[in-house]
Amino acid sequence: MNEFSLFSDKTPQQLHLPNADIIYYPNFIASAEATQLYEMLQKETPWQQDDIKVFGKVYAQPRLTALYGTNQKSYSYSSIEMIPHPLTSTLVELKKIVDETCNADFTTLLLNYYRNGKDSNGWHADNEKELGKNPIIASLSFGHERYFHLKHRTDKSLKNKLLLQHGSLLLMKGETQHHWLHQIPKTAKQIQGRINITFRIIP
Ligand SMILES: O=C(O)CCC(=O)C(=O)O
Ligand SMILES: [Fe+2]
Repeated sequence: MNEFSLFSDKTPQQLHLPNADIIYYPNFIASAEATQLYEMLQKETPWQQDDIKVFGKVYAQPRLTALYGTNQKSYSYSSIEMIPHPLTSTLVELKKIVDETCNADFTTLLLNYYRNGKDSNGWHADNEKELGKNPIIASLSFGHERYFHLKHRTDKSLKNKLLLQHGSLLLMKGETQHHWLHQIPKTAKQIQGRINITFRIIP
């Protein structure tokens, strides 16, 4: 037992999508603990807003981020290079339960803070070279639920969406990043914030 296991339900749901290996754990962290974690992460994280370059134009990224690592390896994407902070004790505890469930030893935690419905994350795959060939990526969600869209790169008839609930864990592995893109679209609804932690391995 650990401090986040109270009343949580770690039953996995496999998504049945071709060329993908995606597992969803809807209530991975019990709601009350997840709420405490949201508040702590929101307050204690040194959030930054980087500029991204898309087709030569510079935009402020539509969300706040922070990078943590068990090693010094930086993470680069969309012309941004992020240098990791050392893990906080909260993140060490979360890494323990996520590592155990995913049978992995994650090194790099990217935190995303979507302040409201206007914040978003555009279509992409997590296929940066430093993550290796078939990267394993785990993603914890806290706060207001948001849709996670998936689309197949070549078969345009294949798409899916899934609501990422407060306290949930989403795990993507195998060939998923080769064949599928994902995004968190904006929403016109008046909603509260959401914090997401993605766990990656940069050896
Ligand atoms: O916010 C999410 O659930 C997804 C985040 C994501 O795709 C990423 O950081 O690469
Ligand atoms: Fe991603």
